[in-house]
Amino acid sequence: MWCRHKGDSHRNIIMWLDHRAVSQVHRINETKHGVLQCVGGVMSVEMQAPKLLWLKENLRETCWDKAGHFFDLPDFLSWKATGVTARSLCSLVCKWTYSAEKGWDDSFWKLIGLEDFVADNYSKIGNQVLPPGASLGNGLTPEAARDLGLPAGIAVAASLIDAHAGGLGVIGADVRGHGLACEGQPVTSRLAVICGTSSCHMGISKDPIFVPGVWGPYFSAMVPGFWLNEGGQSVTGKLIDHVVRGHAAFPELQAKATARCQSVYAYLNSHLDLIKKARPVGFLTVDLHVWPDFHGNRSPLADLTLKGMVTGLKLSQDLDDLAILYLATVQAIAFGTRLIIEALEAAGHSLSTLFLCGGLSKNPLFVQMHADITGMPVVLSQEVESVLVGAAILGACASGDFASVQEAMSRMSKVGKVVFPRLEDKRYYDKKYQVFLKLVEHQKEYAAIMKGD
Ligand SMILES: Nc1ncnc2c1ncn2[C@@H]1O[C@H](COP(=O)(O)OP(=O)(O)O)[C@@H](O)[C@H]1O
Ligand SMILES: O=C(CO)[C@H](O)[C@H](O)COP(=O)(O)O
Repeated sequence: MWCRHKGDSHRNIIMWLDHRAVSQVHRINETKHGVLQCVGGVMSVEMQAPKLLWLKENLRETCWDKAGHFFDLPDFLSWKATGVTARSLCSLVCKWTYSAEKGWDDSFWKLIGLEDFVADNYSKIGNQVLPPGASLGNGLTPEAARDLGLPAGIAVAASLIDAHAGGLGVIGADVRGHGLACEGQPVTSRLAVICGTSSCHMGISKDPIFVPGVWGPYFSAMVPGFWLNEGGQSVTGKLIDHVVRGHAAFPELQAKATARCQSVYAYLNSHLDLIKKARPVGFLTVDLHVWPDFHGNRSPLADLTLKGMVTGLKLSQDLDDLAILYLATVQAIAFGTRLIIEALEAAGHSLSTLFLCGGLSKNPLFVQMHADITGMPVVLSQEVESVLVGAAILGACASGDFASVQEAMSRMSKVGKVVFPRLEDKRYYDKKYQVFLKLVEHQKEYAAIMKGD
């Protein structure tokens, strides 16, 4: 989210993973206002309303009173490109409580103490809202064209949030000929998982589905005409990096990977293959288990107080130890996806295939573990940078190359590779999943003990 005021361009960003607005989000959730129904029942501290309230309560004179606009990053970028302050329906619906059908809810903003927005007709957070892919103003301004080295006037589309662009880039692909269950099933049987710094789990439906602890249902926020449920894990790629870089054997790993001109992940994956002996690689973690919520749980527990857990540590600090801890972390993230899928299905989604993209989808171990642990085939796109494919789909619509986002999706997304689950390992992962669920149960017990007298 961006807040900008004339003359001060410094320190005007609050990152999505910034959790400073904890007290504000608690107060917002205590209101039990109806808009919370569309964010899984509990608003996340990562959304915009608590961050805005924090700004009003903490930076009133220096920021709140002076700010001309508050933007989500995709809307900030389209404003910089075109000079148009119109917002994307995607960002306003998914992060700002706007409804595609009813617009802003005055009573919510008044109740939480941000009645200022109502008074000025939402001019600072958006009172012109466009569907993603709609053409903005007169396209690229001469100034932005100069900065980007592109022709002035080139079409600029109303945007999507990065994860939603990734979802659009993968979910509509033609899957014929790959032996997938979703061939011949509606597109609603597909779950797009955009996995980078965080992971976002995008499921779509024809009718609204309310999933406790999962954001949405949001109408037309990703694929036009469909409702979106957005599950998520706040740190995934960031967690893997944190665990690997923080280990005592990291300098040795880095030196060995550099000597082989490999990424540290490629090196760790081949090291795991060396030490696994005759058993499947995933079985190396029979006595090492991780709970991955080092930055709270976004879905489906919607509990920002949860912390990470590791059980099964030993005294050793060598490369084998690092590789196995890395494996257990990757598996824990996949178990988190399984928990989200179970919540989506319990509420009415019927899913059969995962479509993975983002930086983590470059990691074959991460992809195989998602297939094995969820029991679902994973489709990878031909174009690795699927978030950019989603952005290109929007651009192609804005420039009039396609009549609809759906047509552009089916023409521009292509299946690259399919990874099937190793069903023979299912029993092992079912047992590890039982342990996974026990970890959070125990963590809540510890918190209750410490709270007691
Ligand atoms: N070649 C790779 N192999 C394995 N993991 C990778 C690779 N490249 C990136 N990653 C992982 O992906 C994460 C970043 O994903 P990315 O989609 O680029 O980020 P963001 O979500 O911030 O856009 C990193 O934290 C890292 O864990
Ligand atoms: O909330 C999200 C999408 O709704 C994402 O977590 C957020 O956009 C950050 O994504 P990334 O992992 O690419 O940094």
